[in-house]
Amino acid sequence: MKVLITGSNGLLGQHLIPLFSKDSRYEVIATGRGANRLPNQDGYLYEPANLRDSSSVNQLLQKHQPDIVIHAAAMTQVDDCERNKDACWDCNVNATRYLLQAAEKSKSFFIFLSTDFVFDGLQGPYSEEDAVNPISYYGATKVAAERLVQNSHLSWSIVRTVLVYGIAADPKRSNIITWVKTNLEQGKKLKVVDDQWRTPTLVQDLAAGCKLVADKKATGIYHISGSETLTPYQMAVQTAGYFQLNPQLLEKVDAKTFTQPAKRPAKTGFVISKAVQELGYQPHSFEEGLQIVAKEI
Ligand SMILES: NC(=O)C1=CN([C@@H]2O[C@H](COP(=O)(O)OP(=O)(O)OC[C@H]3O[C@@H](n4cnc5c(N)ncnc54)[C@H](OP(=O)(O)O)[C@@H]3O)[C@@H](O)[C@H]2O)C=CC1
Ligand SMILES: Cc1cn([C@H]2C[C@H](O)[C@@H](COP(=O)(O)OP(=O)(O)O[C@H]3O[C@@H](C)C(=O)[C@@H](O)[C@H]3O)O2)c(=O)[nH]c1=O
Repeated sequence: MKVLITGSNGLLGQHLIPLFSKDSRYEVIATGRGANRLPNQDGYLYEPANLRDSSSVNQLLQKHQPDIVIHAAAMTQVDDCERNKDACWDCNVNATRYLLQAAEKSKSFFIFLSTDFVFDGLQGPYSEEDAVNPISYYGATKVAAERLVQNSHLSWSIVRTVLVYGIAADPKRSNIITWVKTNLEQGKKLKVVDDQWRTPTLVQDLAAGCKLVADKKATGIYHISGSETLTPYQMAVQTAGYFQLNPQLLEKVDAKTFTQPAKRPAKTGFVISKAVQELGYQPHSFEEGLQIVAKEI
């Protein structure tokens, strides 16, 4: 079975590619912007493509005729999305439209990666049936892309996730563990919010969840995240403890003390029982996640 994975240079992509490549049932086509940044470049094909270019997208899918498309690429810096709305719409919505149009010709099963930021954060944790109401531009583009997926003539799945952490080679964005570890090691103080709630997700768990969806060609929306609800401050304290770093450098603050361009939802987090029951999804605890991340550093 041919699986085409977008965003292969990203945090999730870098974990999806080896996971699918080691399963002999799959032939993997990885696609990213520019050069391949994965440390291991064997066992799959890499095709550079800018997904904002509809003809590149068309050619790519026409050439490979994938059975499954996993669309993980996106503009993910939430504040950049708020500042550069046209670029964000182009990356997150138009690129998804081009992929869907091309995938309709190859009749691919389409898996779209989405986010807890589709919700307003007033009534988390959220299940798949809850109504979306984004409060950031990034969230709004993900809702618009979800609608395109849902209205397509394809068989589809939307995998939503929350605050993903883990290790990637040459990453373009940090995540809670690497951010806390790097700063505390340098003796720097950090202000960390204690009035936002998330169910943080180990990237390996998210990749495994996507693979369960692909293996079963499970259709519909799936919430795939960790199972523990924590604030970023609690995550930071646990990270400091695990790496034996000074927790005194962490200052507990309210989100209102930040002046970020994009609003963040206060309480998200996911109810994951659908994924557990229907897919057999079993995430690690945050403490286990720290151990796994530590081994990879
Ligand atoms: N990280 C998180 O906390 C969360 C992520 N998600 C979603 O999960 C998915 C994967 O996220 P993650 O791996 O963490 O994100 P990353 O930002 O690490 O990866 C996204 C990838 O998309 C690529 N990309 C962006 N624009 C284009 C384009 N025009 N053409 C080709 N490639 C492009 C980027 O390329 P380049 O590397 O060159 O910039 C990058 O490699 C995304 O859809 C995201 O919205 C959802 C919830 C939480
Ligand atoms: C920069 C910063 C962040 N934080 C907290 C707020 C936030 O909850 C958490 C992560 O902040 P960031 O700005 O890195 O990430 P943020 O943009 O909030 O993260 C989001 O990314 C997109 C892609 C998603 O889809 C979401 O699920 C979510 O994880 O850390 C602080 O407490 N202090 C800080 O100085």
